[in-house]
Amino acid sequence: MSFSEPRIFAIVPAGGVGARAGTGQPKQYRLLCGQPMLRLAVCALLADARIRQVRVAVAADDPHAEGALRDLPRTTCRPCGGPTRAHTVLGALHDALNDCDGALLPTDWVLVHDAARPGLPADALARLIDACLRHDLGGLLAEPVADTVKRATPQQHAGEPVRVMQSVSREALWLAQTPQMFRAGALLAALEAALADDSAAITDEASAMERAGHQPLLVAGSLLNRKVTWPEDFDIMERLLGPRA
Ligand SMILES: Nc1ccn([C@@H]2O[C@H](COP(=O)(O)OP(=O)(O)OP(=O)(O)O)[C@@H](O)[C@H]2O)c(=O)n1
Ligand SMILES: C[C@](O)(CO)[C@H](O)COP(=O)(O)O
Repeated sequence: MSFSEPRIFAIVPAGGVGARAGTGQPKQYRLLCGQPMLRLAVCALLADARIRQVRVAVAADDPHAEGALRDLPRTTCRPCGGPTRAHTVLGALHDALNDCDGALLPTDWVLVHDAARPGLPADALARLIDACLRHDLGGLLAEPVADTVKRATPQQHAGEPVRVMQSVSREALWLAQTPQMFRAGALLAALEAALADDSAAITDEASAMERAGHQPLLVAGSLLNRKVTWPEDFDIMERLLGPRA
């Protein structure tokens, strides 16, 4: 049995366009408190010294990444962007596992973290890493649902009002955040199988692991770790980051 230190890496998928955010450029490059959102998300990961390297996966023709990440330690940028978030993560895993530096081994841990979550607090990140290492199971940050949950009726026509079809019990429901932490080899196999099956349903790493029969750990996240998705999220996030950035 080996008692060597666990090796922990991070992948930041940053190959999206930010269509819902309504910005002219990919949202990960919008400035928040004077810094690109992507840089803030990477810095949040670098705050934990246990993360050996952060690998940022961007679109092949991305002209902004190098400037946004300039001078950050332990950070590399790779042209691995794919058509969906899951394809980008899979591309980044292949890239890291095939890296001639031998950067990533199948047994290494990988944390996958959205470029669109710049507010990840250090204590939440440490909680996730500690829990996954302690149980030797992968897991994710998440928040229990606090509001009443409604399922909407299907819309027959554009412009039709959206109505409630039914209320859904919130008991045992959690909202998934990132980072999500798994062993690189297991995550690669799970993503490959899941994407071959139904790529639309794979909106996070845990979904792929669940399909492969695993039960990822749910670790308490933070409301500060919200995802910047809609136009109004930039102002909200700037206010949340204000005292820290
Ligand atoms: N093909 C894609 C799509 C998304 N992402 C990344 O996945 C994260 C979460 O995705 P999301 O918030 O949906 O970002 P976008 O896809 O850019 O936004 P939208 O869906 O509104 O276009 C972001 O860091 C985004 O850059 C990615 O790497 N590759
Ligand atoms: C991974 C994620 O942030 C967990 O909540 C989320 O699923 C990303 O979803 P999106 O469709 O890429 O916005």
